[in-house]
Amino acid sequence: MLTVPPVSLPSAMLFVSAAALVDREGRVLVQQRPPGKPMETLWEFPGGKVEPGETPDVALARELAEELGIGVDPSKLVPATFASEALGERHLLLLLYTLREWAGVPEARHASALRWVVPGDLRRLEMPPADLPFIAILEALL
Ligand SMILES: Nc1nc2c([nH]c(=O)n2[C@H]2C[C@H](O)[C@@H](COP(=O)(O)OP(=O)(O)OP(=O)(O)O)O2)c(=O)[nH]1
Repeated sequence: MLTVPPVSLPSAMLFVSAAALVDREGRVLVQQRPPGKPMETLWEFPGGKVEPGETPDVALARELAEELGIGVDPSKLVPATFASEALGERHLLLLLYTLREWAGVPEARHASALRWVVPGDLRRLEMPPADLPFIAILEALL
């Protein structure tokens, strides 16, 4: 008989969508999480939690407007990959999109800093554990 190993179930799921904005030179935008937030100072892709009643792409367009001050058409967000992993008591489902078209110039409205980097150079930055597999995927994709 097939036995399934026991798993400890999370208390809640955390749905987050994030975007790798890609510029004409193939660089991606990362932002530094500000002091006082969990995972402070780590470099992440702009984005945030999907709120009740939102689809992941609509939530991401809202987050990009709030965090970077740019206008995004949700239909221009292209699904790239995802991460699924434990985050304390909860379980994080992190959806990563790529985005090549937006209106305006990104500015750090919530983050400590912004940086444009080629995907290979993301390895030099400290990123949340869930993001680490994204680096090789972006290198292959862009
Ligand atoms: N935006 C973003 N969040 C990430 C990444 N990698 C990663 O593990 N996360 C985690 C960190 C947080 O636990 C969660 C995002 O939550 P958050 O608190 O930053 O989102 P939010 O913008 O909705 O923030 P807030 O309104 O609660 O302040 O996802 C990433 O690349 N980008």
